[in-house]
Amino acid sequence: MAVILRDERFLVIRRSQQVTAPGKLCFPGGGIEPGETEEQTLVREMLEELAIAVDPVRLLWRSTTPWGTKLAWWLADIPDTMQPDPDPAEVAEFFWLSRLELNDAEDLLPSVPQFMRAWRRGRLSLPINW
Ligand SMILES: Nc1nc2c([nH]c(=O)n2[C@H]2C[C@H](O)[C@@H](COP(=O)(O)OP(=O)(O)OP(=O)(O)O)O2)c(=O)[nH]1
Repeated sequence: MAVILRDERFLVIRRSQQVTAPGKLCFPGGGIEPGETEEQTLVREMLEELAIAVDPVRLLWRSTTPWGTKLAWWLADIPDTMQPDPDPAEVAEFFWLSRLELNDAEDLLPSVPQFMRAWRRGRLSLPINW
């Protein structure tokens, strides 16, 4: 998953109706393909989903979903002027949400509140304060 911050807001997507967990809000990201590093996956998925060129910065955290999918949470940078252009097959819309907006959002994949909780408890650090 890519954790992308701009002006203390998180880049969050609404999943399209054509993918698993349709309509849910989550961080952009996707599955690793054979032979890829996690950084390469991050760069490819952000180009595919949002047409943005990201620069992976560092691994923030790892978690596992109740259905056994392993998630790697990467901090990533994008150029200041770059605007996401979603592929509607994968991403219905995107938002820049503040920490509080993200906390209060409905329709989140359960991994997102877990990530926020880990941040609040100091299990991972971000370039902004809780
Ligand atoms: N993108 C994304 N996926 C998440 C998050 N939290 C979470 O549990 N997931 C799960 C849902 C899926 O099981 C898996 C990634 O799904 P995906 O649908 O985005 O990836 P993908 O394009 O490679 O599709 P798939 O074939 O792996 O389902 O991770 C999150 O914040 N963002």
